[in-house]
Amino acid sequence: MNATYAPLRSLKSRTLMGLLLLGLAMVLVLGGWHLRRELNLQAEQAEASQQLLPLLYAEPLSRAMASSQTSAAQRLLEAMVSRHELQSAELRGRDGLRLLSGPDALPGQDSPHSEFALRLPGDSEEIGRVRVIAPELSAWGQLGKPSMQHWLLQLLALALALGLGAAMLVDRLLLRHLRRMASDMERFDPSRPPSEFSWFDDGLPARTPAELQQINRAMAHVHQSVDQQLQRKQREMRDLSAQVAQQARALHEAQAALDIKQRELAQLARHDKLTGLANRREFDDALRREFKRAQRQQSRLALAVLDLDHLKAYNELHGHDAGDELLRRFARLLGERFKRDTDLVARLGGEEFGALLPGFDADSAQGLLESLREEWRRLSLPHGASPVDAVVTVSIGLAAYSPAQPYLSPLALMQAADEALYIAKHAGRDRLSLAA
Ligand SMILES: Nc1nc2c(ncn2[C@@H]2O[C@H](COP(=O)(O)OP(=O)(O)OP(=O)(O)O)[C@@H](O)[C@H]2O)c(=O)[nH]1
Repeated sequence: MNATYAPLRSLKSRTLMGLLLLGLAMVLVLGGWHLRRELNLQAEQAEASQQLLPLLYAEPLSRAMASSQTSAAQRLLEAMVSRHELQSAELRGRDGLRLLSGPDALPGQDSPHSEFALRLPGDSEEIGRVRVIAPELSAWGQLGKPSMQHWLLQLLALALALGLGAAMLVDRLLLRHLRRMASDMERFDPSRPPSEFSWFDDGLPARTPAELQQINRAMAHVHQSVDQQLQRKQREMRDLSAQVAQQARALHEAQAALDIKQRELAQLARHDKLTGLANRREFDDALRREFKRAQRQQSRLALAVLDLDHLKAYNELHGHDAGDELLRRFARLLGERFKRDTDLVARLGGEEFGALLPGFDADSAQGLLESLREEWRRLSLPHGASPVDAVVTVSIGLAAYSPAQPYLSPLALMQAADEALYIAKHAGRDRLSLAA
């Protein structure tokens, strides 16, 4: 059982209790010693007093007996008992007289007593004998005396005062520092600086006991090394966080660059670099999609293939860069003329372009494309090798899907437009040919 009586858990209460018990033990020892001394003293006094009795009383008692003054002898006997604090006294005369002072029944012959003989002066004959019983000397009787009680109370008070004084001294010199250190250890927090605790350099008063100062130094050492480790870890954490933030920024930038590249790639994958129009791949996908829709919805879909005339000769005459610019210029015109959400114009390759016009039948598409062709020619872009007014022209092949003329596949529609273009080229260029 480790349970300790609650009020005695603290060092302070234990010290106080220890000092109190020590005081009580001191009272008992000193009291016992004093009692014994008193008893010895009284025994000596009683003995001395009894030795005086024959000298003081033998003669007066003998005279009183000789003159048969019994009452005077009785008074003398009582005076002797009371003055010398005897327990009792008995006078026995040779003639059978018996006087008694004190309790009626005297203790037997074996009890501690003293006797002296009564003789008349000048006569050796004994006329009687006095037996004296001394007062019983007991420790209990001594304790009952007010002087003894007073002395004991004083001793007790002194012991208590000394105990309390010693407890306060111990508390001031030792326990106070221990309490302070204990409270600091209880709220010890390595993230707080050592200066907030008693083990900081100036934390303890100079008069603190050396052993406590040693514990203090040990705690300060522990705290400082924990503090240093903590600060090192915090620095490492900060560095790590900065590195992570830097990496995150770099990652973010790389991700943004990647997104741009991906968008560029997607653009490149589906658009022509020179003109910015959709490329062949995008055009083919749109053609498949729109062809299925036209089939499903029984709607119309016009497809035109547009091919600049004599570009090879233009390049040779005006330079490849000028040829590029011509292609870009024609792409812009296409974009401007076909700008419905559903229209799609694309560069199919080289000098060949495509226009996908959902909802258009052959006639309406033909009208639009004819006006485009004429506008292109009216731009009068010089072409030194062109047989048509020495300006740049374009040939167009047109095919249109409709419920009345249902092509079987997107490929078939495309081939029809290509064939129509072929016919336009061979018919002299700068014209539109409609697939049969
Ligand atoms: N400048 C330039 N020329 C290109 C480009 N792509 C193709 N060409 C040229 O276009 C010319 C096409 O030549 P051909 O197929 O003979 O056609 P054409 O000379 O236009 O004659 P027709 O189409 O029969 O009227 C070639 O000389 C190609 O080099 C391009 O991106 N830029």
